[in-house]
Amino acid sequence: MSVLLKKIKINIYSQFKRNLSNNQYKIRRALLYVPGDDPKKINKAYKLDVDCIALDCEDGVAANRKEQARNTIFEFLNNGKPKKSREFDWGVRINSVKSELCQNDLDVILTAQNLPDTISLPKVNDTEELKWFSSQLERFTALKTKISVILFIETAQGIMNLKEICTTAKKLSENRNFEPVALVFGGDDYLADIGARKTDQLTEVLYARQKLVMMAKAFQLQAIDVVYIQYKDLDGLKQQSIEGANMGYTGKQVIHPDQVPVVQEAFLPSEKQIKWAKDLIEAYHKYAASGKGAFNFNGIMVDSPTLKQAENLIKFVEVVGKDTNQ
Ligand SMILES: CC(C)(COP(=O)(O)OP(=O)(O)OC[C@H]1O[C@@H](n2cnc3c(N)ncnc32)[C@H](O)[C@@H]1OP(=O)(O)O)[C@@H](O)C(=O)NCCC(=O)NCCSC(=O)C[C@](C)(O)C(=O)O
Ligand SMILES: [Mg+2]
Repeated sequence: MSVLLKKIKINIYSQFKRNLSNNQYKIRRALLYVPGDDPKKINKAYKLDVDCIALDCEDGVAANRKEQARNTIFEFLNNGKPKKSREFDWGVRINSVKSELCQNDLDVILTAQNLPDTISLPKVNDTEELKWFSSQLERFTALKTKISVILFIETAQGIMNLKEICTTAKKLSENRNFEPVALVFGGDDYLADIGARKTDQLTEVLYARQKLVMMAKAFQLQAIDVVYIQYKDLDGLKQQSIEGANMGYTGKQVIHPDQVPVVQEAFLPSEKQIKWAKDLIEAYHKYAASGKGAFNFNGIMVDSPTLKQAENLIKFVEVVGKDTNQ
């Protein structure tokens, strides 16, 4: 961790401690998919410094390998969460409700000796699917603690029904054994669903990409951005990651080990941004004490929305520092 980051951690920690402890924020900058039928890749993923792993039963696994995938994941779950130098999210992506594989996946995954931290539920279209999923979870009465759930929105129906999906997820979680923690934008499936043609700028999915991040924030969920499938092009990945971070996304899906450090770095604010935020917060409180709500800060007008942006940035740095020792 840099000297500046350490200093900020000491100065700002107490200020935000209350907010952070309320929702047990877990950092999810890179969400790495690992095909569930491939033990070699799972072992490799266990050795990586990655925020979030999703052992995959869904699209990373061929249709004739589904059973192999869930049985392999079952064995890895039974062996326990691997020890790493820092906390990470140990998750499983099951198949969608509509696929009719979902129940079989849950029957296997949720009867393992150790449960994953998180279940990723792909292709959520409407609240009925969510209710069905929730009732399936209820069958596992051994679930003593709430399991975290990541909801994938990757169809036109899902984007259209997003507000109702988030409302229902929050409502159901009040007295059920799961907790929605994030929304994922499944850009590739969404493109296919609406019959769009993919461009480098992703203008064809801009509305959905923005709607998802807006809705995530409205419901205090993390927002996880599209996957970058040109996995050998790390410059392009960096550019798209920064774009997602600028839009308000808190993380990005990845498919290859080489993508992990690029994405995790891109979702960290730069030292320049951290200094800007720290100076702005100090200046804001100085001006506020003298009765000024808006003031000139290095040539720009600053008032309370800008303060909130600076506070968001510092809060994020604080959480990253706590979870990753960076
Ligand atoms: C792209 C592929 C085929 C290139 O596979 P490769 O074997 O040619 O790669 P490599 O460069 O040779 O691999 C180097 C090393 O990394 C390992 N490795 C490689 N990948 C992984 C991985 N993911 N996790 C852990 N380890 C991995 C690999 O085993 C090898 O290990 P080694 O050096 O020890 O021999 C391969 O990386 C892969 O299978 N990735 C995962 C693909 C996947 O899960 N796709 C589905 C998720 S995206 C999605 O669902 C869409 C979305 C969101 O739903 C929507 O937008 O709609
Ligand atoms: Mg998908």
